[in-house]
Amino acid sequence: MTTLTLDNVSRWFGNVVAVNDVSLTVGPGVTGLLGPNGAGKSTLINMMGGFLAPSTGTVTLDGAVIWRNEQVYRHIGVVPEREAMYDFLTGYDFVLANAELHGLPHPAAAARAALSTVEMEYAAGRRIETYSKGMRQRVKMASALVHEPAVLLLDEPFNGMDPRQRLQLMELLRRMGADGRTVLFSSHILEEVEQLAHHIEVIVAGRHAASGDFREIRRLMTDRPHRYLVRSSDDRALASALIADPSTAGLELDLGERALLVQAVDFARFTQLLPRVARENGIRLYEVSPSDESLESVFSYLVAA
Ligand SMILES: Nc1ncnc2c1ncn2[C@@H]1O[C@H](COP(=O)(O)OP(=O)(O)OP(=O)(O)O)[C@@H](O)[C@H]1O
Repeated sequence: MTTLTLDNVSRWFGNVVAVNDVSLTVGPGVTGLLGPNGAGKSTLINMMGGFLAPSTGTVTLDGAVIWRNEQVYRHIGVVPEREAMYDFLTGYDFVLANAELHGLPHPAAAARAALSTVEMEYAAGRRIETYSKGMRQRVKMASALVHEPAVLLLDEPFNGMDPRQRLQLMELLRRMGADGRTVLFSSHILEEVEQLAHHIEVIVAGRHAASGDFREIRRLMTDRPHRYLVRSSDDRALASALIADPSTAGLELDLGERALLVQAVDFARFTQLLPRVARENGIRLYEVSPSDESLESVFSYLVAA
């Protein structure tokens, strides 16, 4: 079982619409679920993992409805974002408990194998309260993997990891994706998703905003209108020279800031135009800085597109 399908899925909590009419399909390999904080990623993962019922729409695995379907739960592993664990247990006991919960025929062997997959055998006998953040993350992984699920869902798995732990986890997820498992992880960091995911789904404000490989998502992000703040020796002259070109969609003189705010619709053309126009008109450029590079503004553009 490997293909997760969401059909017109919404989920609300009282008046808050956390997920708004999302339809998407996630197949084998590594998929990144990208979106700013509060976009609805955890809610989506909880619905895919069978922890939460959709308010409307259906979430299925190879056609079988996930919610309250024990048969399907056997094929899914979830690594939640929250930190809380049973700290007084050893790593081994924690993983073993999940093996027993799944009714595995050889729970002890399964727990040991899962701990070895995440390279945690060496600390398996220690209590979780003595673990670092990265070790906790790995034990959560082992627990999610103990029944060898075909689908692995991870909520912000790289949060709080150091670079070495990050690389190790990326390697492990890559391997699982290459083995033909369906691996989906959420993140609010584009670079993280780009490095690992062969496919990206973008969620913003509960809505499905974009879908594609990292090149397509990058292109969507760089093709959007860019806003720049420009300071020069003659902002007025620069403004009148720039506005004549179709790559410039809007200009605003900010007298207080003593700067020019430029909206560029053709990113590549504008970056060549600006220095040329300045040179031809004898204007000196003191500062050119993007004024809307926050991830949030990139995301809002994608939603509006
Ligand atoms: N149990 C709940 N009760 C009320 N509101 C909720 C509940 N769970 C989520 N929400 C709301 O739904 C929206 C989406 O939350 P969600 O946790 O799914 O987003 P997220 O993309 O995972 O964000 P983050 O990365 O910050 O966890 C938010 O506005 C959140 O406050």
